[in-house]
Amino acid sequence: MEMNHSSRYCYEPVLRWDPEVEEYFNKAYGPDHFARISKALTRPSSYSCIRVNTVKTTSDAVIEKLTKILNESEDGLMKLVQSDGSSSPISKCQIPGLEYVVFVKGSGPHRIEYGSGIENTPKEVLVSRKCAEAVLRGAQVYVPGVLACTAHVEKGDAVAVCVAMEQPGDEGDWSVNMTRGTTLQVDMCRNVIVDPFFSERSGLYIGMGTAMLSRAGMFRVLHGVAVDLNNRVFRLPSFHNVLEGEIFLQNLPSIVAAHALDPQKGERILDMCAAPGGKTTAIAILMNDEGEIVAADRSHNKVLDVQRLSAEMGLTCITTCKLDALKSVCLPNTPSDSTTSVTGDNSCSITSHSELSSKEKMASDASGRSEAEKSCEENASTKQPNGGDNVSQSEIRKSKGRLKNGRGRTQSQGGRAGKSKGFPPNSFDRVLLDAPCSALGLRPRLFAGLETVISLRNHGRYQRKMFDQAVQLVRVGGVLVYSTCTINPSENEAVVRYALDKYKFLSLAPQNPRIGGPGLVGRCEFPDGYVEEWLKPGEEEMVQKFDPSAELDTIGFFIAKFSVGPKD
Ligand SMILES: C[S@@+](CC[C@H](N)C(=O)[O-])C[C@H]1O[C@@H](n2cnc3c(N)ncnc32)[C@H](O)[C@@H]1O
Repeated sequence: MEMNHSSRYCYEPVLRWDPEVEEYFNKAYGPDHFARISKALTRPSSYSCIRVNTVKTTSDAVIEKLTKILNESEDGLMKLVQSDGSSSPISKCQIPGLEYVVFVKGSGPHRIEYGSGIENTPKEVLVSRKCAEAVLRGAQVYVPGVLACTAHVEKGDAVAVCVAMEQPGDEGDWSVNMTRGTTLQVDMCRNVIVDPFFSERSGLYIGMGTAMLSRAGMFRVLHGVAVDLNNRVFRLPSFHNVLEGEIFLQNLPSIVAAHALDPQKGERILDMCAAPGGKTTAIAILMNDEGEIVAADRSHNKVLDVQRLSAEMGLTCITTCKLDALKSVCLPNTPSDSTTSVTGDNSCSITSHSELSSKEKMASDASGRSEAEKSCEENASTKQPNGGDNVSQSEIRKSKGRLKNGRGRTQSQGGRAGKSKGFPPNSFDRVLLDAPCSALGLRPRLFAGLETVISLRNHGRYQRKMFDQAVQLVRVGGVLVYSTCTINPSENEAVVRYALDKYKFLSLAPQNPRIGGPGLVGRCEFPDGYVEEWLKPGEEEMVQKFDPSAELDTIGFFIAKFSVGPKD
């Protein structure tokens, strides 16, 4: 195939969707609007959003430090992000209440001349789609992301970087049709690149860089930078390892979700799907680190991430536990209803709610948690040296084993996640359910072909089950916030409809700030007869739907806030 530079070496990706999903989204948003959303998803936001840890510092101090870092950076970061070279790219968020959020403007898409600044035809590196998405957010091209490259690449050579996008197979599957280490063949006489997917991979050129390793090195070593991408389609500084503990890179809607919960000092809050802890730490800061946030997640290692982030940010009101959100409620009087903790000397204390006297039970019901449970959790969170909390007996057995056998993997990582058996009904003032979702709002995204209408519905089913648990854990008069990072109505408006129809004691509550757009009103009938109900007129302005193609230029995100009325 003839090498057509202008169509291959530009950045104009077209997001591929499953045809039925595309039809569904076209119905939901209208074809033009969905086309705009789809295009916006292929690009990063034009700015990095930084949440300042106000427990440790101020946004003014952070702006000063970041300006210095950008100005003094050897990579010329300030020049990299300044599109017009004049005004400072760093500014404080102007939305009332969000002054502790700092924006760093980036620029792009830039047209990168193929082979600009070099004499010969550049050599080429093909990276995986995941690698490219990270690079578009400001990361370097790391070794594991490189799939193929032309022959004879030497360290220091100029290379063009393109994306090896998934292609459809014969059986409805998708693959890159390439094994790592493939040599891209170029017929120099005819100026032809031997890529069977030449045209399918066009429009996916993400920049020019300098090879940091030879071709052999790129496929031999396990980590490190493969290409220093110094001429990029999108220029956004990476704040990896910058001002650790003082700032946290977080999407604006995620920060808004923490505000929607409206946490108050001294309250007891559950973050049901907390890892890596972005919203947990945002909530803790809004509470000025006073009160108790239980940060739960199903994944042990991810719980450790929350512990690490909390420690790095110097936040002490966060306790963590490993807990399946589908089993978050432990009913009083059931034998399994016990909370086990490991004390500082690794002996264990077990409190079973079924062992509580009826007086204690009443007190527990009234306050939401028993003194025994409190002290049990305190033991875990304060005495355990590595910060674990609600710990199961199997964990204790493992821990004893580890003591005998030396340090295990998790210990050497500096922590251990306590396993919780759940919490009694009505035991939290507020609950955040930031549900696992299809993540179809995250950007930049270069491929969306794997989700089907059935898988989209299944996400919604999973979220409804989690919601059923969450709603039981909030006390009467409390607040439940439900959020996702997807544009899929089955996981957003349809879950809200389910919640309001099933739990008559729930009502949508106003959110502050409200900077997202309205939700979708109506219903959708699918060709297979399935009917999905969305919001009713009047409800759309109560939720916040962040549209990636809107002026705010955020990820796609959805937030619904519920007030919990009397439950009987
Ligand atoms: C959207 S992410 C949460 C992001 C987090 N709230 C933050 O702001 O940093 C969803 C999380 O849900 C967790 N998860 C998935 N299924 C779960 C389950 N059944 N119970 C608890 N957590 C679950 C995943 O491990 C993942 O960390």
